[in-house]
Amino acid sequence: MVTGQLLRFTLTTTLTLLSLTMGTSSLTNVTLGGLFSFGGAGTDWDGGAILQSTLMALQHVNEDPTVLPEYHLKLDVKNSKCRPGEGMKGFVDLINEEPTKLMILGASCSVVSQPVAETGQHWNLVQMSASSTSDVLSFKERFPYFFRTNPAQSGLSTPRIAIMKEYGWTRVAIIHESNEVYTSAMNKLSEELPLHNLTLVAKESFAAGETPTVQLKNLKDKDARIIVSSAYTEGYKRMLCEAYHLGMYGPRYVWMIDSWNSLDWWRNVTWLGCSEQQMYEVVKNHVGTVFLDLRTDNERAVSGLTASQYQQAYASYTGGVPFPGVDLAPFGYDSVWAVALALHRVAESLAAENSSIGIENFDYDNTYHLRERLVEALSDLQFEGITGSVSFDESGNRLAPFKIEQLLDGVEVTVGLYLQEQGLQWSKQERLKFTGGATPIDGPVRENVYIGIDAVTFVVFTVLAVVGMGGTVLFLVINISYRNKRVIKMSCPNVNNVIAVGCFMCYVDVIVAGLNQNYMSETVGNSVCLAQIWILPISFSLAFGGLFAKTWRVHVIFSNKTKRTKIVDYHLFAIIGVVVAVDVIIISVWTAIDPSRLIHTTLSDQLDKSADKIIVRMVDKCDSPDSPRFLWIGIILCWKGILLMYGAVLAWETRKVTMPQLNDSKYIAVAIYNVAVPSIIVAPLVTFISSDMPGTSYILTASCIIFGTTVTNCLIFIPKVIALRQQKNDGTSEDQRHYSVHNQVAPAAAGSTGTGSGDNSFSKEKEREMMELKNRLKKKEEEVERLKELLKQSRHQQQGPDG
Ligand SMILES: NCCCC(=O)O
Repeated sequence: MVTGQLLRFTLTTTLTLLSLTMGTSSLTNVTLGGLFSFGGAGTDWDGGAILQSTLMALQHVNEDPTVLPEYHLKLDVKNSKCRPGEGMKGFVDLINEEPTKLMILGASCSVVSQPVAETGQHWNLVQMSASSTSDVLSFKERFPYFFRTNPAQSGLSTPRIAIMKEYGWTRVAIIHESNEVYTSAMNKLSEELPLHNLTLVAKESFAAGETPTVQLKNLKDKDARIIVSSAYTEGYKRMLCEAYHLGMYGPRYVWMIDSWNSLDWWRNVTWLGCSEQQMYEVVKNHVGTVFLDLRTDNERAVSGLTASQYQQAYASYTGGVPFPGVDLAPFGYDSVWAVALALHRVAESLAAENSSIGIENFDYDNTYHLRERLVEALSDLQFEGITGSVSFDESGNRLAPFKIEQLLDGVEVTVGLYLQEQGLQWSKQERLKFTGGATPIDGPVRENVYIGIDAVTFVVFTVLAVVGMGGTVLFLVINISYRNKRVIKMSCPNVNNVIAVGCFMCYVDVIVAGLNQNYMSETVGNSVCLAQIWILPISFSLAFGGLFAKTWRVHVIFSNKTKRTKIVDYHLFAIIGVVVAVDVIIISVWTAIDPSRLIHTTLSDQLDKSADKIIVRMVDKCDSPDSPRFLWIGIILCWKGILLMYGAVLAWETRKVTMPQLNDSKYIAVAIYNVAVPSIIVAPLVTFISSDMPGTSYILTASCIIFGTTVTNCLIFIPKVIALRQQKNDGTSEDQRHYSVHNQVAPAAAGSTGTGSGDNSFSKEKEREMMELKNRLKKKEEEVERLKELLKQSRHQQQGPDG
């Protein structure tokens, strides 16, 4: 290897000197300054091939009688070693040494081109690079006299993204050397990724000369498998050797690299602690991208060569020595032609003006304004080069096709192209080759596990709900069938019907709320969400509203005992109607503003390393995402809470009342407590319970609904069923049965008045009797009080004044 480098260096130097001494006396010598990185050891990136193609181009230009016929182009070369310090030293030497340099060719690396272009403008030097890719060099305000024949670094993102899409990779990571060249391009790539639905799992950078151990560990921790990287050769060596030590190689990993490094750049890294074999384990089958360097047609370039003739000429010029950076060498060839053609234009324009000035009169003070002429000539230039059609846009970028390269069996092979119009074009059917044969995946397979209500729970509650629904229908049928029997008639059978319908709907809600929305289409799921927010509040209002209305009636009659209070079914229905109407208003506004709909929510990710899987816990739940959390449910809960509490207060106040007008008032009170207490406990609990516990939430809600509904049903209807049965069995009168069943105090006249006069006249008469008795009792009590007072006074008189 050392011999090879020596050979290359000797050949390079010889050719350079040859070119320097090739001037002929009849021609005017004009000299360009050259900053190239070559020679292997001590360079961060070796572009020896570019220097060779540049020297060959100089030879071709000088041999061409149509280009700069009066001049002989010479080149003074300095080795910038792809290092800013070396590059600036070379630049200072170039301007300090005679002769004056007309222009600068190079530098090979952006890290050198940038300071040179920024400095060189103060010497009015126009610069032309063939391998400086930094996007930053496109800023014309900062680098007004900089041109390049190669495209910009960020262009490499296009084929990379195309490859990711082709292989279905969506998780990618970036690691790059931290200089303006790579930072700028990788920042652009990270902005582009989301536009293509690609996720950047990590982005790391490292300084030149640093081994990126921590950065690579971070990529490994994030389980990045598809890694886009950019670095100079030494950076690549450090990074990939460390990747070997961290086990980041093999069939799971794809390393995407900038493949314009020297041939076999990955060998010879023992100084970094990696054997050649170890390094090969990492770099084999890498996916390299680089600009397509040779035109694909058979057109002749301005030099008269076709692409294949160029290759033959190059091989002959270099004697078959494999100089590094050969992928970019044709850009070097075109850069010389670009400069020569621009100088030719300026020389011609000066001649056309009969100017006594020639291009050889250029000086660093720009005395004859030749710099402006050169910049203009380059900006307007358009010619057919070996790399394709060459012209410079405002930012100095060229749109180029790209090559996809892989290291296969130790040799870098072009496996495909990325063409602007056609996209990816593979050389072979199998496209890319991967270590291990199989296409790597971009990370652990994501397995969505839907957290929902388990089937057993749903079946249990559905069975309970169905039984409840059956019972409710039975009660409803009995209530309607026997509505003329006193025991039913006395308890507002119409309101009982409403209660039964409400109970039935509550059971329906238990089933609807338990439906597994994870397996539903979006439309069905959204409909179920809407059904849920409508069914439960309204069914609750029907059932509880019925109980509430009955309790309210007891309370009104009880609190107005001195007055006659006439409350009929119409009043009770009005109350239920108001309760339901409030629900309808709230839910309609809710549905209109931000309807409840199916929302897919990711709860957590858990990596199962052994199975190479990420278990993603998901839940599909009904929500109104555009409203503040709990807003609508909070409004409904507040409204129901107020109703429940008011109902509970009424029930408490009327707990001892026994009224023939409402023979089931005691049961209603118990039913209200059975609904109110669990609802007040469970509703807030369920509302605030973590959304990752839909099963628990469902069990609590469904239990509460089934319990409250069943208790209500039983308390309202079972006593009536029992009374009806007993009545049938022993043949007792309806009045006697009624009072015995309900343990109520039978009115004194019940036996004598019979039932023939009808409910209303009977009730009115009993009420009148009761009032009369109470008035008499009150008068007697007042009489007793009066007598007590008289007795007290007579005792006092008997004892006399001195006691
Ligand atoms: N010279 C190789 C590409 C990177 C750069 O612009 O320096």
